Amino acid sequence: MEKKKLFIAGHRGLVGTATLQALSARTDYEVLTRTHDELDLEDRDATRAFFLEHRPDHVVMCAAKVGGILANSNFPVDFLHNNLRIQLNVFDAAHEAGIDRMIFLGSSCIYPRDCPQPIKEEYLLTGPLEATNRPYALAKIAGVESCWAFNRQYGTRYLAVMPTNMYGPGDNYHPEHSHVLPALIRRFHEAKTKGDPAVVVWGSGTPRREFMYSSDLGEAILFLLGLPEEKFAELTRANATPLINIGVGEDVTIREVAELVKATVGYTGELRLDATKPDGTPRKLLDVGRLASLGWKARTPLAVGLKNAYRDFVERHG
Ligand SMILES: NC(=O)C1=CN([C@@H]2O[C@H](COP(=O)(O)OP(=O)(O)OC[C@H]3O[C@@H](n4cnc5c(N)ncnc54)[C@H](OP(=O)(O)O)[C@@H]3O)[C@@H](O)[C@H]2O)C=CC1
Ligand SMILES: C[C@H]1O[C@H](OP(=O)(O)OP(=O)(O)OC[C@H]2O[C@@H](n3cnc4c(=O)[nH]c(N)nc43)[C@H](O)[C@@H]2O)[C@@H](O)[C@@H](O)C1=O
Repeated sequence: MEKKKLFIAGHRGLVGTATLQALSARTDYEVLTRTHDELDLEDRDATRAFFLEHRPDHVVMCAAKVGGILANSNFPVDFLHNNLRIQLNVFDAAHEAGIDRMIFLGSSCIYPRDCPQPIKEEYLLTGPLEATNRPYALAKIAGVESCWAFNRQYGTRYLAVMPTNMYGPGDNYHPEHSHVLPALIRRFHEAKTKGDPAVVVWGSGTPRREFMYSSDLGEAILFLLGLPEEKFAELTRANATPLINIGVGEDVTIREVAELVKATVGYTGELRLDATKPDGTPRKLLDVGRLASLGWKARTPLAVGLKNAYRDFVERHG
């Protein structure tokens, strides 16, 4: 069987690493990767030249400017403009190079802040966005629209997937700019190591989040990419938004997840909430019915994924 050429953009990030890992047992793909230093996807000419030279069959688009609630608030220009530039360059170059299937990674923050729960794909653009990540969400919504526009105008098969909040090996553990789980893993670990009496958790502790282990997302991406022709064509047909949620179907409060991280790390001090920090969206639980109907379901329980993530943190940074 002839191998398909698959370009994973952003292969060293959390999601790209998991996608590569899921691919490790596969022999039907020749995988193409470039680090940010080797190929800056904000560079239009370099991106075009790369696609025209290598002409991948499939693309998984994980490269993006990504960060937690505070990074999104502090760097709105970067989250909007860097992402828009990367997306414009990749979509245009992919189309010019005639790639067959593309999976574009969006995020659950594209949905309105006060959506009915769980959030169905059709709720997109039915209400105002959450202020703390509006620039990033707008860039991602533009990416969804690019998938659809190319499918309508040129008959391409570009699919936008909307994962919930992710965590796992190789995460960004920056103390302020990361997402909540890697931030708390670091903070509880450092407090345990130093013997600090208390650990601060941002916000009121009441927002709810749905957390998915990154290797599950890597598998979901490959599952979708490998769907039979008629199913992939149905998801990317011209008369419907080519959008599918990826999640686990249940959520927890930030306080609950902080308690779970505390127990996983083995920290015995106090947990303090800092209400001066933003809460962000009150709740964003995805409806994963569309993905389930195709035959895919997440399998890593939060407690198991957190143990693995903590082990990874200790190996890399402990
Ligand atoms: N993490 C999460 O909780 C969620 C993530 N997503 C989405 O999944 C995708 C991947 O996220 P995640 O893996 O967490 O992000 P990471 O920050 O872990 O990784 C992003 C990757 O993109 C690369 N990159 C960034 N800018 C450029 C550029 N200009 N040119 C080339 N490469 C670039 C980075 O390369 P380098 O490391 O070399 O800088 C890195 O490999 C994103 O689209 C994100 O929106 C969606 C929902 C939740
Ligand atoms: C994936 C998703 O990620 C971001 O949105 P978010 O879901 O709000 O993500 P977050 O992980 O940063 O916060 C979740 C909750 O957790 C609370 N929280 C407590 N303590 C810490 C803490 O120490 N760090 C962080 N970051 N949050 C903390 C925090 O106050 C908030 O209530 C956007 O990038 C968005 O665009 C996006 O797509």
